[in-house]
Amino acid sequence: MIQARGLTKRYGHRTAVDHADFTVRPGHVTGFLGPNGAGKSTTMRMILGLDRPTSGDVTVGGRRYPELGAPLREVGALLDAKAVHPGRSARNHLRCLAQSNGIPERRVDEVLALVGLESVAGKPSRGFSLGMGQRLGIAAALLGDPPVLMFDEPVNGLDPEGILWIRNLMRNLAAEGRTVFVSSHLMSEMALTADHLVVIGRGRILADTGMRDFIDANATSHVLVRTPQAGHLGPLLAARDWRVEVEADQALRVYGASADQIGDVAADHGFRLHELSPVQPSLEEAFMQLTGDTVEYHAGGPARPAAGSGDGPPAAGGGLPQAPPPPPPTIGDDLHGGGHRA
Ligand SMILES: Nc1ncnc2c1ncn2[C@@H]1O[C@H](COP(=O)(O)OP(=O)(O)OP(=O)(O)O)[C@@H](O)[C@H]1O
Repeated sequence: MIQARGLTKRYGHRTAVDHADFTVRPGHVTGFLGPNGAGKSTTMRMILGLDRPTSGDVTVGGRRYPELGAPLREVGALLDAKAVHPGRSARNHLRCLAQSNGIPERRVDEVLALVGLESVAGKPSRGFSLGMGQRLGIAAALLGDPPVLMFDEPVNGLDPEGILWIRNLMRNLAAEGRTVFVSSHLMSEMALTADHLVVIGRGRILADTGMRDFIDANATSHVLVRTPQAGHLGPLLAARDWRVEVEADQALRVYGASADQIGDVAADHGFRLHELSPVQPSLEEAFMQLTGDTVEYHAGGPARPAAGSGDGPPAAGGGLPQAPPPPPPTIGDDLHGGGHRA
């Protein structure tokens, strides 16, 4: 278990982490989400004793990191996978770590097998691909068989096979009863991997809640309607106090009504429907809804994802979550006869 109470870090006038209270529990994969510069890495560094809190504290298994007798046996972390001497082999890198932490040498080969690096274990790490480097970093994190594991952006730059491997690994580690805390900007991946979330924005904890509850609380499901008579059906639905957004291709997104209700209205008035699909909100939509005001670094250009589409490809500007741009036109309640309001 990781527990932060009033955790605060200031760099000069800049408050990187601001009175953060959260708990990361065993048996779950807890996603740590936040826009760029929100304070995720600073928080993780404080958990690992690499940065000292300005005030408040954070404990691992009830003790602050400097009080842990054999840290690698208590908490394993992947923070910077490149932090390996390039001339050193994977096996020697792990041996050094094992020796300095009183971990038996046989564990080195066990973790090499676990991450699939046995065949290259004797080669210098400078020749490792990004994925191999991530696997070596994860081997180091697992070396002490710790009950608590932290991964900072573990799937960055990995191919689909590597991403799937890390996802299953994290879920298996949690299923074994370990505490797994993982930061990522990839919302679709987090939605598949994590069952609990801690969300941070400008150093403040915005949410500490279950995945489903987070999405339900911060985004709304809707129904996608396609009809060749959108210009007539849209106002009819809006007249029932349902919110109706009109997409550029004339598809209607209807909030506040079920597909059955919309289908009945359409049938009663003789409208032809080409599509009537309930759309569940995605983690990305909920995240952007909650954190939009806290995003510090924006890229230019449109960034709104198609509702319910998951992540899609990374947005311009480095794949960072963007603040939501203005919503599409809504058919107004005051325009029962039709017409759009921007
Ligand atoms: N050593 C430091 N000195 C001064 N400011 C720092 C230092 N480390 C972090 N910061 C500032 O603290 C804030 C939080 O940074 P942090 O790296 O923790 O964010 P993050 O959520 O990990 O961001 P990203 O998603 O971009 O990695 C930022 O404004 C950053 O500029």
